[in-house]
Amino acid sequence: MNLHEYPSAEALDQALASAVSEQLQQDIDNNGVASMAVSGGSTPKGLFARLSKMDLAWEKVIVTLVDERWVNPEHADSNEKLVRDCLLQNCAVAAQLIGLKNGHSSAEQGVTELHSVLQQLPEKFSVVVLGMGGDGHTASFFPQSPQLAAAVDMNTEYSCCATNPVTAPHERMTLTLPRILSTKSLFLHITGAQKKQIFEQACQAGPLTEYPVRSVIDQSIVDLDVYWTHA
Ligand SMILES: O=C1O[C@H](COP(=O)(O)O)[C@@H](O)[C@H](O)[C@H]1O
Repeated sequence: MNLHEYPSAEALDQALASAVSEQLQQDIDNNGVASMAVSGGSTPKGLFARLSKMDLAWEKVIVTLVDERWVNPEHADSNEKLVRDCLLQNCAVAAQLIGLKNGHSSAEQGVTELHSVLQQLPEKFSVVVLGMGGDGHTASFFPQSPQLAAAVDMNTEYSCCATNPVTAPHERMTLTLPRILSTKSLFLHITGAQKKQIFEQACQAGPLTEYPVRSVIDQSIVDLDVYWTHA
């Protein structure tokens, strides 16, 4: 694991946007296509604004989400709406978006259809950018969620899993842990002193159910790059 610390959110966003676009560019050059799974919530807004202005062949980039709240894409809490409003702008308007929300009335019912849609993606993402909540969740791997074990099962054949968070609103759809770890670059984006404290606690030995972010810290499949600022 590599820890990259910055004095401000702006400095972090700039550095992370450069690291992400470098990997995307490399995959465009080598394979003619790049793919990226991003998180929602409030943390990535500045990163998305910077990324959207990066000079890349965005028409060759497929963007999807790490997780989604089971609300319509017009809903203020939709992660897809955030990506459309903040990332798929400027140069990045040409990117292709694969959203996680489909027409089923519950995420649980939507899993099979979404799983087959996600099969269109390259086996390995170019980039995955994770966030972390103040309760130590990442993606939609929530503490106390009855579906946490299924979502982090490294033997699952599914790319996605429906979860019910106890500590947050809305039923969720999340990429499963093996799908998330199938990436060339894995970034964890953390802002604020309180989240840093949770992250440091999560780095100590303890159960995954306490801080599900441990699922990406305690693994040796892909190097984790943590981008952090106290601001
Ligand atoms: O609900 C979610 O929360 C986390 C963290 O969000 P933030 O608002 O604290 O940045 C996010 O990574 C995840 O994608 C989202 O669905």
